[in-house]
Amino acid sequence: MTAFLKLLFRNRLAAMGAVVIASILVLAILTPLLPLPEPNVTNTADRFQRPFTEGHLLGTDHLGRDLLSRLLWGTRLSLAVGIAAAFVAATIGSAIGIIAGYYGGRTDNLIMRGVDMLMAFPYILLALAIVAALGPGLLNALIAVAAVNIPFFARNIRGITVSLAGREFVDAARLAGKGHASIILTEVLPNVLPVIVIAMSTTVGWMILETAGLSFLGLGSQPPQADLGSMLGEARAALITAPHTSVVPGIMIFLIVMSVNLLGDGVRDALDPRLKSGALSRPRAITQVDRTSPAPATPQKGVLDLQELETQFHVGPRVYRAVGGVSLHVEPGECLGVIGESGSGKSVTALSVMGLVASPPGVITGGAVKFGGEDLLGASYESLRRKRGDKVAYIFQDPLATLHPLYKVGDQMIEAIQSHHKVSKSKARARALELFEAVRIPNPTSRLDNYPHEMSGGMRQRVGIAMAMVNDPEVIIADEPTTALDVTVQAQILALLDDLRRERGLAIVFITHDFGVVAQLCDRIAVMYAGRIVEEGPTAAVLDAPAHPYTARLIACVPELGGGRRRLEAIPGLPPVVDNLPEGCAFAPRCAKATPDCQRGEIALEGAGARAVRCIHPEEAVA
Ligand SMILES: Nc1ncnc2c1ncn2[C@@H]1O[C@H](COP(=O)(O)OP(=O)(O)OP(=O)(O)O)[C@@H](O)[C@H]1O
Repeated sequence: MTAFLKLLFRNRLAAMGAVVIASILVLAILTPLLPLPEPNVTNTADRFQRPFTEGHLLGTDHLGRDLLSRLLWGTRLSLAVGIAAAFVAATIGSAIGIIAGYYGGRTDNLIMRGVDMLMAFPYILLALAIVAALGPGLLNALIAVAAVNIPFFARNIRGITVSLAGREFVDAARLAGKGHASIILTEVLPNVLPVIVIAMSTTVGWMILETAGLSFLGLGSQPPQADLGSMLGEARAALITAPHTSVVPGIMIFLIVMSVNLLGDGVRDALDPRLKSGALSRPRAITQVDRTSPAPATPQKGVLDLQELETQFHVGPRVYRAVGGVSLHVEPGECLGVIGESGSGKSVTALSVMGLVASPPGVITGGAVKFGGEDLLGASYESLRRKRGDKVAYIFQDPLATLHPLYKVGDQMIEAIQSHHKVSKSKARARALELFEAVRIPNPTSRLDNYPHEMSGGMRQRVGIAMAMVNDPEVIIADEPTTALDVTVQAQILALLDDLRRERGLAIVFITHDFGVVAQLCDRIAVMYAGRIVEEGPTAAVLDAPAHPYTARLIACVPELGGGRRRLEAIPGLPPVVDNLPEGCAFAPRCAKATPDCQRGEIALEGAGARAVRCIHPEEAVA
């Protein structure tokens, strides 16, 4: 709750809205205790007194009634009716939505067609019709306003419930023997509650306005009782001669609706922090590059050369240094393994190469990515787009997330070919078939016409590899492509990648946290920790004699088949959060060999030949 309030009050407009609406609410609650004249006592001798006349701070209306008193009593009434209508609409609408979405089928059809019928009428006509049928009066206005807003809640909540009802945790509850009512109350409702709160907070202002609208037309509160709408309605005749009688309730309606809406927006943002981090905004087609220092002028090494790459995430006032000066290169036909714990920055490094980190919140703040003699970080979008998938291709961990679920895999391959090369569809299909054979997909011709969901995980990953190979790239960046697969399929996929790089001279950057995979496939490895390379060198040399204590501890965590019973040494502590990195070596707080020197100043990546280590107390001397 405190975290929610903190987030809410960080948004200045929402905080302003909260202060204004809270003051109005306090005033409305305290109205009966305030020394105010009776709101409904007429005194025609004092009609249309201007504001600031003695005894009448805001003046009087056409019957000489005190405007301040009527305003406060009217505000009390308007707020009560608006908020009550919002609660009624939210409760009934959400219940309808949850039932329709959860049960689906005919129940859903029947309920939603009824809701559609309600929505087919303009809302104000519907409200007028309801009040006409029930008779004028504030309670009937409340019923009308709530009724016209029920479809809004029902539709919203039904959509969310439909997607929840098919989720695994709901299936699990059903299989565990829970009844429908219990599943709805304990599994579905807690998940839709934040959405209901958000929908309510953004519509309550609207409902206050609708109630005021009905009262303005004489269908809501009845004389002499005042609410803000009826005060406006009564003041209409004197709009020119005594404008203050309209302005006073008008300003109050404006303040209430404006502050409720600002607060509602703030509540929505605070309940869904993804909105603040920019995750729900449409990212740019290319990562924002905002280098704080000039790009390194070092000549390119290998086919792809990352030089001092720095990538950060700017989320509100926080800066997450996901990649803090990474230098890596890969030669043609070579496989470079990038290894490290979850969150060490491997994926962000890989995605930065082709400008694929979502901006906002991602920003590349330094370094260079050299490919074909060009710095990709300074390249135009068009030049990067031409290279993406053509010269540098990616294979991701979960092909189901990257393949379009509604298109056949063959058509997606054809699209990938045709977006880079002007070839006919039949030629592109022949190429796709050739690749399916190369990645050893059985029955390749019929498989081309499969949808992604019709294939197994291993098969889909082969499609991912074929898709990456489609334009004969020079570099493939594979981000944990075998993590989700069983060991036999994993071995086949690794063998396949190995063949492809030997046959075609492909350079592979292989991201993983699996030392077994690295040992099988990679020529060299780079170990990452907290966004930096802490050790690099030829695979066998690093695995046999790790120099950085972190690499040594990582290797000690790997169980060995046939190695007998031994204690697995987990690394104590947790990796640091990258918005608050310690000075010096980021691993020092978890390292048994750390001395006070480790937590001072910059520690360089130093070494001889292909081996290098960023440590002042290495396990093995590499120089
Ligand atoms: N949108 C974001 N906003 C803030 N921080 C982020 C965002 N995306 C990633 N990060 C941070 O960047 C760091 C690097 O993440 P990255 O995904 O590269 O790790 P990884 O080593 O690939 O981990 P994994 O093996 O789990 O994929 C992490 O600390 C992560 O919390």
